[in-house]
Amino acid sequence: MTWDDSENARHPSPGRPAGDASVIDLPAAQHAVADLLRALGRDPRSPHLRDTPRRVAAAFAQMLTPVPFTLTTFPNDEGYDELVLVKDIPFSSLCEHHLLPFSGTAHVGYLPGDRIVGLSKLARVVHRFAGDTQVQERLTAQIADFLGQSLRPKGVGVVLEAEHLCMSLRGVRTVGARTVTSRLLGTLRDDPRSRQEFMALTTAASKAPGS
Ligand SMILES: Nc1nc2c(ncn2[C@@H]2O[C@H](COP(=O)(O)OP(=O)(O)OP(=O)(O)O)[C@@H](O)[C@H]2O)c(=O)[nH]1
Ligand SMILES: [Zn+2]
Repeated sequence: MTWDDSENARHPSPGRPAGDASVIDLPAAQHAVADLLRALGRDPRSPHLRDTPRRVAAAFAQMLTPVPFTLTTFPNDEGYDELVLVKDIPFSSLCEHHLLPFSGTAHVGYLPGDRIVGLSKLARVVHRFAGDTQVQERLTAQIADFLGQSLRPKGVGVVLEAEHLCMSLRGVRTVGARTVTSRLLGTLRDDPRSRQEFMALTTAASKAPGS
């Protein structure tokens, strides 16, 4: 990984997760799904289920293989020193306990230092770390810590709000319960006014464009 102080610096995305395509053995995953179906009393050779092991293996491979990207940054020539916040980034990840999805929205913000980051990259960072087996707390921390280390901003704030299918479809069956996690770094954690502003903006109801 190289740092580039040129006009539009581009930083490689963080290392590959365990679920990267280069370590995913699709035929083995397919066989395992067929075994699982058999163990669940289903016949994977039946016409209805014949293609299911292939589809399920491909679906998990896709969910565990995030799209690589470059974290493009620009010099903060205007000395912009207020909050930059991308709200309502939809994401899905896989609960590492049940391999069921948890989905919701992420709010990612930072207080710029010497550089500003391409806005789409904030969503890409969310998707990068969501493409793994996860718990919501680790996902939240990884997003914030990566931005803190890569951008060296004055502060970082990440809030995730998600519904876990392992809590709604099975087990405790609490449909609609949403889990909120956050990680604040630097000024957004330590300065009460900045912290309050960030939390107020992330919890404010979103307004549809033009409404
Ligand atoms: N902290 C945390 N817990 C999670 C997350 N996703 C799932 N869990 C929880 O992981 C726990 C696993 O508990 P276990 O008792 O081992 O599993 P279980 O018998 O299937 O538990 P129940 O879901 O209560 O039926 C459950 O309480 C899940 O709700 C997450 O992102 N963060
Ligand atoms: Zn779970």
